[in-house]
Amino acid sequence: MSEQPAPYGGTPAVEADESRERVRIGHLREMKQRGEKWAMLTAYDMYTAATFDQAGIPVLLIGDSASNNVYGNETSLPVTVDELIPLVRAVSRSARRALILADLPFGSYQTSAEQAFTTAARFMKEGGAHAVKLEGGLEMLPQVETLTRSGIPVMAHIGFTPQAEHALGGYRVQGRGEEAQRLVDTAIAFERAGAFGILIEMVPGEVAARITEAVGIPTVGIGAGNGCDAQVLVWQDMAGLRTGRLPRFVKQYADVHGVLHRAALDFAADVEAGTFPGPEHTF
Ligand SMILES: Nc1nc(=O)c2c([nH]1)NC[C@@H]1CN(c3ccc(C(=O)N[C@@H](CCC(=O)O)C(=O)O)cc3)CN21
Ligand SMILES: CC(C)C(=O)C(=O)O
Ligand SMILES: [Mg+2]
Repeated sequence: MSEQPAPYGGTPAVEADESRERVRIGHLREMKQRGEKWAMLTAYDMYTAATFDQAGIPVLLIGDSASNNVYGNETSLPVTVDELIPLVRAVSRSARRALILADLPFGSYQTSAEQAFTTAARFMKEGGAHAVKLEGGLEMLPQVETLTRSGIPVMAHIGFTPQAEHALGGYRVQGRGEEAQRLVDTAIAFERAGAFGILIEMVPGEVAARITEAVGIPTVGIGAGNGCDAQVLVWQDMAGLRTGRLPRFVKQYADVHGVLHRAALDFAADVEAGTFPGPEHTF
């Protein structure tokens, strides 16, 4: 792969090199110590996983956002463990180097540390995940402690936590004013409980930067400004497959919707005109 030119003129930020070793959580911590920022993307299937892995993205997240971005639900709430595990398996089979991070969906970890362990173990045994992510605040400390003690790396997702959107009153920035210190304290508590990273969603940039300085583990921001150690976006957002109004924190790097729309129109036009298949496609 590495000897091939990047298709469509793109220059990879990181040269593809399939011989490179698997990304480990220790590497992410070392990158923080060296001040090297890194990118995370969601992936839900084989070709996106392989493509992002070859581009050198060190962490691939199978998000519970598959609920809206794969299964067509309006929110992340309905997606189940049984729906997510096959997607995790597709991604883990297809990425040679990236660390495979699986979201625990709504309802699969909140009631107890035991429930969190049972669910996380399924994601690892059946899905091939290397680590899991869960949403919440200090009430999730037992879950983080138990997973860590059991040898399951866990990332804590704080700030705007989409699984709690109804409790939070919709898609709203979190951690303004007095709430800022609470988020800093929560992140420190998660680090002490053994979390390997903190995901910070929709929090003022200056608050996310304070959290990032307060902990020794990497922070991954989405809508949390430029002060985090890493950044994540949902791939259909950053690649322009999803259309319509996008959250303010999204930057669109491609027009995949436009490319696919054009391809579908051209294919249909060829079929309707009788010009596809041609002799070269015919046995
Ligand atoms: N495609 C997709 N992208 C995401 O980033 C994403 C998902 N799905 N699904 C799960 C959660 C839900 N997330 C969301 C969804 C909507 C907004 C949103 O509409 N934000 C507005 C309002 C912010 C405000 O006014 O406070 C924005 O303009 O950013 C933000 C995060 C992030 N996650
Ligand atoms: C938006 C990211 C952080 C996420 O949790 C997801 O994709 O589910
Ligand atoms: Mg999620």
